[in-house]
This record gives sequence, structure tokens and C-alpha cells, in this order.
Amino acid sequence: MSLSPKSIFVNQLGYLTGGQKRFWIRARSPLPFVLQAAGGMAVYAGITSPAGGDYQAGDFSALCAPGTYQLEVGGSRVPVVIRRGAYRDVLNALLRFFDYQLCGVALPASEAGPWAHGPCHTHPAQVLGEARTVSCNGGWHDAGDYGKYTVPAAKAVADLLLAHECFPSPLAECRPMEAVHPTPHLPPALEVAREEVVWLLSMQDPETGGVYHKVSTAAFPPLDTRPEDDAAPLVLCPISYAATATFCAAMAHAAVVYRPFDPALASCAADAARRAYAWLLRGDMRPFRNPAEIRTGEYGDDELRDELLWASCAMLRLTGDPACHALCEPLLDLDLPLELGWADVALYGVIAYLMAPPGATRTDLRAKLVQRFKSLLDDFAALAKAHPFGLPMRDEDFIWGSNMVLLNRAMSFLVAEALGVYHPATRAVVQRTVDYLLGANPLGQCYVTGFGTNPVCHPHHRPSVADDVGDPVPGMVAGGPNRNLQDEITRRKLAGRPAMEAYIDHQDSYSTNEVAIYWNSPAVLVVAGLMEKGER
Ligand SMILES: OC[C@H]1CNC[C@@H](O)[C@@H]1O[C@@H]1O[C@H](CO)[C@@H](O[C@@H]2O[C@H](CO)[C@@H](O)[C@H](O)[C@H]2O)[C@H](O)[C@H]1O
Ligand SMILES: [Ca+2]
Ligand SMILES: [Zn+2]
Repeated sequence: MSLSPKSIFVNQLGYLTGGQKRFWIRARSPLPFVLQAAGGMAVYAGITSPAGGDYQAGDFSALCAPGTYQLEVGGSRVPVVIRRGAYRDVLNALLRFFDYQLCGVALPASEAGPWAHGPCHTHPAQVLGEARTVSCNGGWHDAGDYGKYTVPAAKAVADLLLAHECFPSPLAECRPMEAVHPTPHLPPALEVAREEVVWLLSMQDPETGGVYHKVSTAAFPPLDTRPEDDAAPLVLCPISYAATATFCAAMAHAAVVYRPFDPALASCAADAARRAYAWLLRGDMRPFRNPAEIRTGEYGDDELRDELLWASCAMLRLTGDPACHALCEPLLDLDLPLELGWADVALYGVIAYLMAPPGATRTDLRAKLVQRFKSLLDDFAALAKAHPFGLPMRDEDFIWGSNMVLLNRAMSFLVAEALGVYHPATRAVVQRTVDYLLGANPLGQCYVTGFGTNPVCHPHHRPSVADDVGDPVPGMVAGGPNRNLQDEITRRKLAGRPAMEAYIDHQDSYSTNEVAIYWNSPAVLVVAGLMEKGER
């Protein structure tokens, strides 16, 4: 049977010498395969085995010698690389993406290369419905738009702080855009995240401790608007429960992590967290809805007990205060979905509880949470076992931001292991996730801009569309397949496609091809974690 090279799916950045190495083909029956070293000598041979659906998988983990090989299967050949540090460059780019998203600062060509731009959105924002203005520039643009939203920012910050806490050494090799960060420079993930922490602090109302939901223009500007040309008035949208709770959690987390590196910032964050927590205990759990005159992203969320759970556990970790524990207990008893999303955040709460000083927590409750964490991973492992590409995903999980759903699940395994909760499936799930993200998927698509033999070239990302640079900003994770076809171009072009193929590399496909800070943030942790487990 002859195969087109387009039916052979590999991790397009390569494989770590000591790691698990697998490729996939679209074929119904097993096929022999050979790996040839430069010069054509066959150095490894095997036969594929059924992976589920129309897919076969070939495993060549036993081949560890670094090199560039030709994989020959079904009469076609594709290059395969095995090398130490195969993911070092992409990790660096995934982290530098946050610097490219910086708002209010000029990105010099010395750091940003051709994607340099002037300062943007430096004007103050008007508090909706009031004459008052607030200066809340800085921080990161959320995604392909220029809005800055507290709730997803909190996830992105938490992920980068957890990445630093769990895997500091792979991240130590990254190089943020130092020229745009103040001195003293911090470990890379903390250096990058500090900008968002400082911006978040500006989103808290000094009077009440409540936190504004977002700052944006009233509507999304046209796609070909450069950052520095987006001059429409900025509006600060009302304080919300979700913003205040996720802010509280992220600030409490930052207060712990930055203490040894930037004690002044840590103490500001601790104080802000306390005031936000006090607001929560007074505030009513009202979901945020966009005001009538505002048409940018809403980040609405009707279930807010998980945000209170996350805030309470993060405050417990920061303060050890038994009053926080009293609030954590009933919330931890609820059957809230253990996720790391922007709306479902309960697993951040469980992680914070398990990272709290043992003396501040109950041993039996810790044991119960470890058990719940383990069974969550068991469920993910069962999904991965049944999935042709070994992913902890069902078809219904391929939604808007499906790459984040997948990365969050891989992140769950890695953070669990960092907390001493081991699972036999961790290494395989994490490797398969990175293989999928970097090209081993039914579209042969590498979902990170600037990387792979088939990278994302046309992301829904205003700076990349508006500039006169051919290639998009590098290191951005695209949202990925979304079987719900939620934009006009996917409805027109992708009707009936299988879930994993409901993606199009087109700038107008905001529901499959946008980028977002909270899609890159789990990718930073997962790739760093894989490097930690393999060898760099
Ligand atoms: O596209 C990324 C963001 C760009 N900035 C504006 C934001 O509003 C936008 O966020 C996305 O906004 C989408 C539309 O509100 C969100 O999509 C929703 O995501 C839900 C799952 O989180 C799905 O169940 C639901 O069908 C889908 O509409 C998605 O999560 C969320 O990441
Ligand atoms: Ca929620
Ligand atoms: Zn800006």
C-alpha cells in the first residue's frame, strides 16, 4: 500500500534522545517502516500497529542516537529528528510570546525583530458610566484582540508561576525581552509574568477592593489595526465577582512566589489579595454580563463557587489563616469540575490547598483531594488509551480553544507529579500532547507559529495581520480544532469534518485560529515539564 507523505504524522520539531518516540499514519492495516540515517543506512526497523480509527502508530523509542533520519513507510519518506534540547527553542518562543503581547510599551527591534512596534493604548480608561478615568496601561493584550481581561489574565499568571515553581531549570534557559523589563531581572517566567501582575494591581478599585472585569475599547477594532493605531477610547468595565476572585487567587499566589525575588511586589500583591478577599466575603456572586454598549469579549461565567474556592485556597496558602480554611472546606466538598480553564478553575484551588503549609491544612482532607486528583488522572488516562493519538480527549472536547483543553489536561498530570501525586500515564500523555501540538495530528499541522514544517501562518492576531511582515509573531499557540464551527469561514469550509480536523489556518477563523495568553501559558508549563522529564 502506498502512502502520501501527507498521511504520515510526526512531531515536526523532533524527539528527545531519551524520550518516547512515536509517529502515526492514516492506514487501515499495519505497515513496515524503516528509519535511515544520513547516507541511507537503515538503523531501525519496525511495523506499525493499529491505533484506532483509520490510524496506525509506529514506535521507535528504542532509537536514541541523536540525528536527522528519514522515516520510510508506505513508499514515502519524511524527515525525523532526534536530538537533545529538541524543544528548547519552542519553549523560549512560547514564553517570549507574552512579551510580544505587552501593551503600553515600545517593543524595540533589538528584542522583537521585525515585529517591533511603538507603545499602544497609553491613554487612561474611562470608568463605564462615570467621568472618572483610571490609568491601567501595561500588561498583555489578551489574544488576537487588544482587550485586557482580568479573568483569563489570572489563569495565564497562575500557569507561569506554577511553571516556575515546578520546572525552573528548563525555563532558566529561556531569554525574555530583557530590554523591556525593569531590573533586577528575575528568573524568566517570573520576569515575564511580573508585567501582568503589575497591570492586574492597577485593575483593583482602591476604595472597595473590588476588581474591574476588563479594559478595552467598546468594540473590537478591524483585524488590520496595528496596536499603536488603536486609538479609540478605552472603557473600564464594572467590578465583577469573577474578576475579584480570580485576581485574589492570582495575587495571593504571586505574593508567595515573588517573595524571595521581589519582596516589594510580593507585599503589594499580598495586600491586594487581602482587600479583594474582603470584597468577596461582602460581594454577591453575580455573573458578569457585557454592558449593552460594550461588544468586546465577555468571559461570562454562571458558576462562581469555583472562583471563591480558588481564592480561598490561595489565601490559605498565603496566610495559613484558619478562617480561610473554614471557607475552603465546604467548597472543596462540592463536586465542582476539576479543571484549569478560565471559567472552571476548581483544580487551581485543589493545587493551592495541596501547596499550602501542611500545618494550615487537614491531613484527611489532603488525602481526600489527592484521591480525587488521582481519579481525575485515571479518567484522562482512560481517554488517552482509547484515543488514536493517545490524547486525553473525546470528540466533544474539540471546542473553541481545544488546544488549551488538551494542554490543561497534560498540565494536570505534570503538576500532580510535582506535588508527589504520581500516575503511570503521565509521561506518555505529556509526550503525546506535545507531539500533537507540534504536528502529529490528522492535519499534519504544527499549532505553534514559526515552528515545524507546517506552521500556523495566518493566525487571527491583529498585530500579525496589520504589520507588513510576512510571518506572524512567533511562538503563538493557535486555538485548534473546534467542532462547533463558530465562525463564518469554518461553517463554510469545514462542515462535516471530523472533530480533530475542524481547524483552518485562516486569519478570519477566530474560533479555531486565534491565539491567547491563556493558551500559551499551559503550553509553557507542559513543554518545560517534558524537558524536565526527558533531557534537555
Ligand atoms: O478567542 C480567544 C479570546 C479572544 N479575546 C476575546 C475573548 O472573548 C476570546 O475568548 C474566547 O471567547 C469565546 C466566545 O465567548 C469562548 O468560546 C466559548 O467557549 C466555551 C468553552 O470554554 C464553549 O462551550 C462555547 O461554545 C464557546 O462559545 C472561548 O472559551 C474564549 O476563549
Ligand atoms: Ca467558574
Ligand atoms: Zn496595547
